[in-house]
Amino acid sequence: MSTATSKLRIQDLSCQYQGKTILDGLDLALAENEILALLGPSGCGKTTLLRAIAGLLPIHQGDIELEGQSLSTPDNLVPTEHRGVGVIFQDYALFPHLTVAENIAFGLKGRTKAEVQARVAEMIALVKLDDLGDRYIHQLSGGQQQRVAIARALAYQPRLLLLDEPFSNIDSQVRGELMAEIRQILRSQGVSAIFVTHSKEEAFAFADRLAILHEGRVAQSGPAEQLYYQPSSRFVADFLGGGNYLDATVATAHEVHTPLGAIQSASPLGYPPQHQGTLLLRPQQLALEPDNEGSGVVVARTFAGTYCDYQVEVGPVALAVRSGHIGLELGQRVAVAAMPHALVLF
Ligand SMILES: Nc1ncnc2c1ncn2[C@@H]1O[C@H](COP(=O)(O)OP(=O)(O)OP(=O)(O)O)[C@@H](O)[C@H]1O
Repeated sequence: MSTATSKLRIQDLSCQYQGKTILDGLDLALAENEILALLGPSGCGKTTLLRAIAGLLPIHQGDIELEGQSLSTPDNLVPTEHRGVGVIFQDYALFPHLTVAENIAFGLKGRTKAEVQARVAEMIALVKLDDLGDRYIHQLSGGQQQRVAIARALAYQPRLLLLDEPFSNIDSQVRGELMAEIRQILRSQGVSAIFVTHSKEEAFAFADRLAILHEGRVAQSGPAEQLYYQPSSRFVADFLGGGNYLDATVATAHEVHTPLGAIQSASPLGYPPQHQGTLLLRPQQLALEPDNEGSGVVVARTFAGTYCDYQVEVGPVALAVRSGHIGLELGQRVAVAAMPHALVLF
């Protein structure tokens, strides 16, 4: 992403807790109106990064800039309340002794009473809590509390919204709907946002772009499809989903030799002939056909409605295959082929 269009720009950021380096030379940019998901294993530093952006944590190295203004350097820390950054934590941090309307009004300092009332009413309508303005927080469901947290954060028009696992306390029955609605609200308000999640499904559904954190840096960032189908490392590939890894030798710019035979790539492999690597094949990138002469045997199957997850053995190689052929039985001989796509080789 060009720095000229960046809303937020983080360069070479390092952060420590008690001398232990958590973020280590991290670079990240966020575009105007973009929603970015931060993903990574537990303890990799996702919350630490949000805290650094919010100004809740000093930085040891690098620079955090919002709309061209430097917010954090090792020598200068703009106070949290002067950053124009809204933060929604996992527990929403709402005030239980205040009503919905009072919670939303809380951050609206320096305005007339009429202005505050108008803004609160606007926010209550935006998050569809129309008749609940006078309720106390403990009288609301988790999803409703989440709406109040969003309304409170958006009320003072932050330049950037940070959300730390915003959906983890929401019942899975309503989570998808609430995510779609909040995404729509952020879009309609033109808000740029970064949210932390453990769930790749949430990241896929809610974000425009994902950034995967590993060892204190961004291992890879990009749209979900790009990271899923063109991961730049085995770490990213594994983190985003299951895959088969086959020994492969490059034959030509578009062909590798594997235990499944020769496989063609839809785009150049980028390695010279004879290069030896590991080929990633996602379970849905393999096709099965019943074939009594086929090289594979179905050894396990899990029915999932519109598809089946199979374990298939081809000689010594065990493969996970997701197939729309739901009727294949245990012991069935099958032909196994890679579907045409741009191969990923590590
Ligand atoms: N206040 C603190 N003092 C010392 N170490 C801390 C502190 N907060 C976090 N850490 C450590 O920093 C590392 C990163 O923590 P952080 O909370 O940023 O990870 P995370 O990716 O958000 O994890 P999770 O997914 O489990 O929430 C962890 O090893 C954690 O133990």
